[in-house]
Amino acid sequence: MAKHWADFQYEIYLNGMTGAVPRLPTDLTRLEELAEHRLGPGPVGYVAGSAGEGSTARANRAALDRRRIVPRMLRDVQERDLSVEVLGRALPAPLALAPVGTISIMHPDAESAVARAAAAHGVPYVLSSASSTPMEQVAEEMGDAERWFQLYWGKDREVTRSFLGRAKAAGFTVLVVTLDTPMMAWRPRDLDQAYLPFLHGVGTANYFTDPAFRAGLAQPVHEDPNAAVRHFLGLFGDASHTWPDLAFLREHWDGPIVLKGVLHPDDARLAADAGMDGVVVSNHGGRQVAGSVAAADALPGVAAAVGDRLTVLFDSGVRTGADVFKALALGARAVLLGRPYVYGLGLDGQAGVEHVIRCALAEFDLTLALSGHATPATVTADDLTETPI
Ligand SMILES: Cc1cc2nc3c(=O)[nH]c(=O)nc-3n(C[C@H](O)[C@H](O)[C@H](O)COP(=O)(O)O)c2cc1C
Ligand SMILES: O=C(O)C(=O)c1ccccc1
Repeated sequence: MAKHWADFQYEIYLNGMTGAVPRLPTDLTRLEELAEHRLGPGPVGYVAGSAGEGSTARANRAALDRRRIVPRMLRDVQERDLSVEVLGRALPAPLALAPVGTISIMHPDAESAVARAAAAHGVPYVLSSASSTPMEQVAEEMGDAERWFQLYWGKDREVTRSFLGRAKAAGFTVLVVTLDTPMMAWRPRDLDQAYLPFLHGVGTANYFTDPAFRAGLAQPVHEDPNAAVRHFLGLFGDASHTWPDLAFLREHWDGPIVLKGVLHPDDARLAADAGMDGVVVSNHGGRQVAGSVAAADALPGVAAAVGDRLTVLFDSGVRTGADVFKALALGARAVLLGRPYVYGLGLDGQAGVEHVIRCALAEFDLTLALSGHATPATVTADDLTETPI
């Protein structure tokens, strides 16, 4: 019998025979509370926090919760294959780890631990531009495992060009360009604590190691780190970009490009017209536009508009295997998992991230099987019903 992700369930019960229970909860929605309890208020506040009064983050969860799976019976789900092709890459399951910046605030092993955990399970890791570890080091941790690079498309073209060249050379295959964060939104939880990791130089590793970035500094980084941070803050985001500017990225990246943060079907069409390969339907985990549409509510419209032209990915609110299933049913090809793995990292380093990946995929495998599917390919809108709230 083929190995299934669901086998993690038996592994846990078997380990229990010797008295061992999992070090972290297997209900991944419980990680946030545990992290709040065990880790400092600044870092957890930064990760858990969102824009405004938090209604967008809550709406993300509600939009998934409102959709309910309608399981089908007697459809031979004994042997299952969760693998999917995404942007020409063969993935073991429709899951990747979302780009999350500044994660050394959660654990000193930071991106290295996440990279090793992702590589151990063949799950792609989307490395943030605002990584606390240089991209080359992350690449080294991953060997030939699948890795994608997330670009914060800032003001300095030379830095952007340099990042793309470095990412390519380091074996990152897909470029994920985040459009929804040319500036940080109003985030009361961080504002109330006056907590912003970059001001302490966290999340600047790709920049501080970059020749084009350094060329813009009057003094070397180590001689005047504050000036380097100020320079970083000055060029990090650029709110003046428009659709035609994507030609620059298309010209300097010869692999797939995915635009992250697309919620309107017309923006998805513009992405296709601009020669992009995919979109991530995302509201940045509710961290940007307070009051914005829930990502899962935007997903079907985007999938209907461009599903035949672009690869549609999804994030914002995914916490369980059932959520992964629902996102596929709403039109996503694969999902990005965000906060849960960051809490896993904070609570137990690499092992914590592996725990989160294995729980999410075991639960997805079981949800798929128990709903009557042996592969993600057969999941459609017909598998869901919507209950009013
Ligand atoms: C602490 C934190 C940092 C993030 N940093 C980035 C980033 O550097 N680049 C990016 O594109 N998205 C970033 N995101 C957004 C995630 O990629 C993803 O869209 C979001 O976490 C999805 O929401 P969820 O975690 O609630 O499911 C960040 C999210 C969090 C929570
Ligand atoms: O905090 C975020 O949501 C985010 O996207 C970000 C941006 C820059 C650096 C680190 C994280």
